[in-house]
Amino acid sequence: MRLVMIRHGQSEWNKLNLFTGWTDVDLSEEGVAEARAAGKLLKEKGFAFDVAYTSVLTRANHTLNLVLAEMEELWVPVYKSWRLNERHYGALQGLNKEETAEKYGADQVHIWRRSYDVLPPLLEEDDPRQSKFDRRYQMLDTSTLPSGENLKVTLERVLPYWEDEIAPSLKAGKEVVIAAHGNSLRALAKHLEGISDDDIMDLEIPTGKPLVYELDDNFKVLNKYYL
Ligand SMILES: O=C(O)[C@@H](CO)OP(=O)(O)O
Repeated sequence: MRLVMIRHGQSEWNKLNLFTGWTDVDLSEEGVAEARAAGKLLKEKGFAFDVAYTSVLTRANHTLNLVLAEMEELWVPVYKSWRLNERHYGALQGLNKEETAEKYGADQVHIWRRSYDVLPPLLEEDDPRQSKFDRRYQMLDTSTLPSGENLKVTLERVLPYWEDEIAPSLKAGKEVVIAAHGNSLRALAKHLEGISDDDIMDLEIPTGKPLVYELDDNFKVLNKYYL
């Protein structure tokens, strides 16, 4: 079974070094170019997708569209879920990462960014940035939407989507692409590769680079490489 993961290309807020999370920013010009280059490379290397999965955030949706357009595969069925969203960065969303490190210390910011189970400061209930005010989440039970997530919580909400939707597609022999985010993909990589809570701190997934997993029938990773 072959699975391709792709982190969206550089976003406007990656460029500005801002905590992004569920904030719906689009790709930067460089991000658009990265996504196109990824699609071109996938096509050159003979990849051909049967089904695609992405989040409900524009930067990942846009990346997937650009990849599929380059591959001349815009017809491929695309399924979107909030479960593949970036981890919710709570009240840190919109703050500059460097300025936050100056204010709270680099160690604290590193813990917020990379620890497995420390939550970021949460959004207040009535904060206008709460997802319950966003139309795209209205079909969900809005009381269960996060106000801030660590990687552990992110993995717990990614996993049911993996088990119920993505893994069965792979089992059915489909070639699958997932266009998502730094931390939702780190969560999935942790699960697939059995990475420990400590070691996951060091895993960085670059923007716009297709990451290929070859899996056996029991989802054991046989091979992993970047294109
Ligand atoms: O800001 C974010 O949402 C993420 C991804 O860009 O940042 P981090 O590198 O801290 O996981």
